[in-house]
Amino acid sequence: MNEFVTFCRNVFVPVTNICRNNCKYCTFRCDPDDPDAKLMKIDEILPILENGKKAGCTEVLFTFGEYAEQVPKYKEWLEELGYSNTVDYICELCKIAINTGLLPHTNAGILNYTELEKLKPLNASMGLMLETTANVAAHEGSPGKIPSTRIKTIRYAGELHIPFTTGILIGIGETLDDRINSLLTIAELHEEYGHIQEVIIQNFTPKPDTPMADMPSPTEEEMIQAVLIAREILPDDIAIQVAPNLIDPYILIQCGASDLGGISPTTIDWINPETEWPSVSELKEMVNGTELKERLPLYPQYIKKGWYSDNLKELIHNLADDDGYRKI
Ligand SMILES: O=c1nc2n(C[C@H](O)[C@H](O)[C@H](O)CO)c3cc(O)ccc3cc-2c(=O)[nH]1
Ligand SMILES: C[C@H]1O[C@@H](n2cnc3c(N)ncnc32)[C@H](O)[C@@H]1O
Ligand code: MET
Ligand code: SF4
Repeated sequence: MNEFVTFCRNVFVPVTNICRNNCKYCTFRCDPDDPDAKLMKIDEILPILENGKKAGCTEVLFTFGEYAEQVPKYKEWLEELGYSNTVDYICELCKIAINTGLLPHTNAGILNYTELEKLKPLNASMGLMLETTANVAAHEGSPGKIPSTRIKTIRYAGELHIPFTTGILIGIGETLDDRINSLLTIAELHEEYGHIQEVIIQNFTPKPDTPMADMPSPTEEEMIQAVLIAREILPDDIAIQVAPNLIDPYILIQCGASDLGGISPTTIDWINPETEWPSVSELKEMVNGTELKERLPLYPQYIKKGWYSDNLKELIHNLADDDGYRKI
């Protein structure tokens, strides 16, 4: 078991919920005609960043629908803001976040090499869930969830030396063999590029009004098994993350989970809005005796290796202690 467990204080900015995919477990995505459909403007985002900074956050998580540009109405909204593609808009948001004193972590869905290259100097770390290497019914109608395309994005991130978060979603129709295969794939990518800082073992949670509303969540036994297998397969320098708003982390920590991900004092989990994040004091109770340590969105080993751009140098220096954790 680990000496301590880490977490990161963040704000979650769901830039747009328009998405070209249609994952059958997702309630984040909206049709463009839905009254809740949105593309957030800078004047809406700035106060979220400033509140987060005041509340002691170090990270802004930009998560949004994949290649929304492929949805015609969205293209119009984006052009009204003066941008021809989402990545350019996200780059601008990252610059604003850095000026506010937050380190960006972008999870955009799949991206090509050029897009990752643009985002790299403005992000402390980036992420893309592999989800699974299996072809599951949950991903029918989601071209971006074809395993080979996701692996390609994770590979490009490795070539570009981007500290990277990935993970698997448990309970979306994949078998135990598929879980093992997915973890082996991540381990291989890390062996080649050394860029995987953490792997999220995320339990699928059924949401009302989705095609998977009546599918069961994985059992606690399955989650324990998944974390144990992940710890066995993944090299020691990769942290295993579980989400404390989706599952009680206590036993999973005994099994090798060592990170509780981003938790936010000021924003909700837009992907799992039904469950609130615990506060830091609640987290302390949850880990029951294990030391809790606050980290930045990029892990200490990547600060030591200098895997960040000059744009982030001063901010990382101000936020990190000598060991690469959050300065207190
Ligand atoms: O609040 C959430 N944060 C999610 N995060 C954010 C994560 O908790 C932190 O941003 C990272 O640990 C970096 O600090 C993700 C990041 C990724 O790169 C990929 C997937 C996720 C998924 C979630 C999620 O479901 N909810
Ligand atoms: C950001 C990540 O959130 C995860 N995600 C999306 N919908 C759900 C759900 N119903 N339950 C758990 N995780 C989900 C996917 O793995 C996505 O990649
Ligand atoms: N749409 C992206 C993906 O599924 C980002 C997370 S889900 C909002 O990979
Ligand atoms: S999980 Fe991500 S890719 Fe899938 S529909 Fe939701 S927003 Fe789109």
